[in-house]
Amino acid sequence: MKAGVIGAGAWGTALAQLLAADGQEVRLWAREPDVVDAINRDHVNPLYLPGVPLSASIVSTDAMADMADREMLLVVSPAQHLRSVVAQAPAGVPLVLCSKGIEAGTSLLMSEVAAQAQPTSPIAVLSGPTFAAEVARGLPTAITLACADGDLAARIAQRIARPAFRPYLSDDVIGAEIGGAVKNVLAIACGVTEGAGLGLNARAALISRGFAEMTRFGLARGARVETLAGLSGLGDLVLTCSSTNSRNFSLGKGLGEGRPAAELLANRRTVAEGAFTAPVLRAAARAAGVEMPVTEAVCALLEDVAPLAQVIDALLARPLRPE
Ligand SMILES: NC(=O)C1=CN([C@@H]2O[C@H](COP(=O)(O)OP(=O)(O)OC[C@H]3O[C@@H](n4cnc5c(N)ncnc54)[C@H](O)[C@@H]3O)[C@@H](O)[C@H]2O)C=CC1
Ligand SMILES: O=C(CO)COP(=O)(O)O
Repeated sequence: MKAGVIGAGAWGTALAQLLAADGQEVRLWAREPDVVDAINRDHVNPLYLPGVPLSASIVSTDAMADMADREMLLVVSPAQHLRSVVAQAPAGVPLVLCSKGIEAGTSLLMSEVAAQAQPTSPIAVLSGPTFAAEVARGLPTAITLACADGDLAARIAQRIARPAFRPYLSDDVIGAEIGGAVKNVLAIACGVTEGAGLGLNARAALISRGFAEMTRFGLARGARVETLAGLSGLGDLVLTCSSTNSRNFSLGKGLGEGRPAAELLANRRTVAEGAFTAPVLRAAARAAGVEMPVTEAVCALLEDVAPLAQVIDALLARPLRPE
């Protein structure tokens, strides 16, 4: 399948590098002319994936018309911009959605947004524990590829699989998306434990209780529990809650150190999706009658409505309950 990648941030660039590993041409759409030039001239993306020499088979463009002959398009924009970039994409081409989030204003998952923006395009979701820099370096990685159409999933899997990049197939598109969206919010909470020096017990508690939240929300939206317990859910939760290589964890660490959210979020070039997903997730959970106390706590910190100590105390003081 002739492949195109829409979005040349860290993850889009790493995925283009992966797809180009067998020498096939990969088209990479970037918004920034500087990024297009650097990739085509020097085979690097210093803005978003510095230090990684890129394959000469990657051809970058800022013209969406150059994607017209592609047989599959990986969409790797920030979640809040997915609707606008998908609307510009050629119609009818299979879309592999790689963004992690929930759309503000509509509470729609990315597959639902893409279905509205390009109603004739088949949709798959690629999501899992995948730090871009590690994938770009060829380090071993496994990921969930979810698609309702098993034949299409198999063809996409053949195209993206590499000796060190292993897709696992699923037909639970919603489940794969919910894991990726919710884990970003929980990673902020785990970062807070690091920044505030709350210890590793607290982080493990947040991962476990956060996973319970993810599961409750996912089941309410029709996800399957085994998807949530797989690579795109628990797998990505564990990765993103473990290190400052995660932008979401780092944001939480800053909050835990007492820095205001507005300062941490101002003038960011790279995206910390959890900051956008958290309020949308809270609203969707409340509307569905699903309790998500960790998500509520993250929102309180992002909105700066209560001091850190009070937010932590409130979480710990919740009524005792069965696990
Ligand atoms: N970086 C990673 O390791 C991974 C990222 N993802 C997901 O991939 C998505 C993209 O993230 P990254 O590649 O890390 O981005 P990034 O943080 O490296 O770069 C920001 C991206 O946002 C784009 N952008 C900024 N304003 C825009 C606008 N108005 N319209 C369209 N695009 C705009 C920039 O062109 C750039 O491509 C996110 O949803 C993220 O959660 C998923 C897996 C791994
Ligand atoms: O989604 C990711 C890894 O799977 C990247 O996480 P961050 O966006 O928090 O850096």
